[in-house]
Amino acid sequence: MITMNDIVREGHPVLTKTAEEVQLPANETDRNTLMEMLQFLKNSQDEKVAEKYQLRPGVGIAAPQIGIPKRMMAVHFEDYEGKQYSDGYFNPKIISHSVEQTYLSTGEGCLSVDREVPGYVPRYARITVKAINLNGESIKLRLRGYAAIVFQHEIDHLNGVMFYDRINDINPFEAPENAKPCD
Ligand SMILES: CNC(=O)c1cccc(C)c1Nc1nc(N2CCN(c3ccccc3Cl)CC2)nc(N2CSC[C@H]2C(=O)NC)n1
Ligand code: NI
Repeated sequence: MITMNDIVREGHPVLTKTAEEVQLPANETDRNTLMEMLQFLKNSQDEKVAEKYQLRPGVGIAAPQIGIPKRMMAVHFEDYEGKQYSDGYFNPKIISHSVEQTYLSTGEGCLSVDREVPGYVPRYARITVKAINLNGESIKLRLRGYAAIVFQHEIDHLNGVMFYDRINDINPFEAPENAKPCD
């Protein structure tokens, strides 16, 4: 099982590299890894399991965060409209996005960052993502709000981008251009 010991922290070069495409159809090893990443998120949100194994709660995780430079990510959360997202994805790609931006008014946290980095993280308000899911199906997701933010945060990890790279250095709490907060 994945625990916090497996989570790579900022400063490790794997977090600032571009991850490699996964060879499809995914082999046993990559499928097992992605299933373990999804299970980690579920465990991290289960009070008892998280307490027992001292897991930090997360709603998304990308393979580079466990030291694997492959384009794989998993999500497990319910958005503000109660829509559930719980799956693993191979080679996710943002194929289109809105001009309009959004951000979490509370800022973002990251399992690989053991400190608070205050500030708004500008994200596209709406994105369309193509990926192969854990069942091997080619899927297209149209995402907005919290779901769009989570997917962009995790896809950034596949491109070596950390959330704080996007915070305005001069004024971290300056509302980004044509952006509305998502929460
Ligand atoms: C600095 N202020 C903040 O972090 C921050 C502060 C307040 C609110 C938000 C909303 C913030 N922001 C933020 N909160 C989250 N969680 C909220 C709590 N939750 C959770 C916690 C407990 C049980 C179950 C669950 Cl579900 C886990 C997820 N997650 C992310 N991110 C950024 S996108 C990827 C995602 C991620 O999984 N990070 C580890 N950001
Ligand atoms: Ni992160």
